[in-house]
Amino acid sequence: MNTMLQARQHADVAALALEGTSFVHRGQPLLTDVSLRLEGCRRTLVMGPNGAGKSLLMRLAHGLLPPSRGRVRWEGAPPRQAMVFQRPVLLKRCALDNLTYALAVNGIPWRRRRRLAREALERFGLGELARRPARVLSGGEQQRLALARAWLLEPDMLFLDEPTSALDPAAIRAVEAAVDDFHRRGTRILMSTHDLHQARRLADEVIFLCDGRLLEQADAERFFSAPATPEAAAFLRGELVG
Ligand SMILES: Nc1ncnc2c1ncn2[C@@H]1O[C@H](COP(=O)(O)OP(=O)(O)OP(=O)(O)O)[C@@H](O)[C@H]1O
Repeated sequence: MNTMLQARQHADVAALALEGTSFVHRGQPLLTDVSLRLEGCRRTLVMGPNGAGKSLLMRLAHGLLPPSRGRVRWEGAPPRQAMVFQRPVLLKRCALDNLTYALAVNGIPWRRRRRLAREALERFGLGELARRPARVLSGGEQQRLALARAWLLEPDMLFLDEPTSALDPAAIRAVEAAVDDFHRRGTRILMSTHDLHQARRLADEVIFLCDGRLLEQADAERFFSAPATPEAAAFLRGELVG
């Protein structure tokens, strides 16, 4: 599907750099001096124990929160981005209208909106549910609708914040298949998860956070076979960390 955009070279998508990025809330450091770089169209999985700062990192990287110190910088033109949350934010409208609205906001002529939205619903297995109010859809259906909306926006970079944590195994598989589809289309992925098996299935690269600090950014194979820090090793063994 080539919807709204001219052909783009995802390979040319600007790298994203976090440079000495910190986030402090009421005097409490929640993220401390995080520096990392995301490039190419890799799937980077953000891991770490509860409260490590995974969601904060995603929000800072996506520009939803300003850092207290340091900076978040695109090395070139900021690309088209989308974010999918654990609990999707959907309009009080039917599934189809949630998609046509997103297309309208992005300047797609009304004649094309309905067709594109229908195609996306079919693609994500929601064709039958087009007229159902989005907010009564099940958790898995809502997540697929959020992914369908992101799909229509053809992002160069997709942020997914624990998108499967409330889903059953079939719904998890559907989300992972969608992530694969985005990846095949050339979208860079930054996704947080608690699920080690999922991270092993999806990751090209892992970012490991603990207590608001970046402890590792490593190729997935290396991270899983030989974690460089005792915290990551303990986390992979399923021990309490942080
Ligand atoms: N906008 C905010 N303002 C103040 N504190 C925040 C904000 N967002 C997160 N926090 C706090 O920052 C810490 C890290 O939260 P975050 O949600 O990033 O962790 P996480 O690694 O995603 O955790 P989990 O695995 O439990 O989802 C927590 O103590 C949380 O209460």
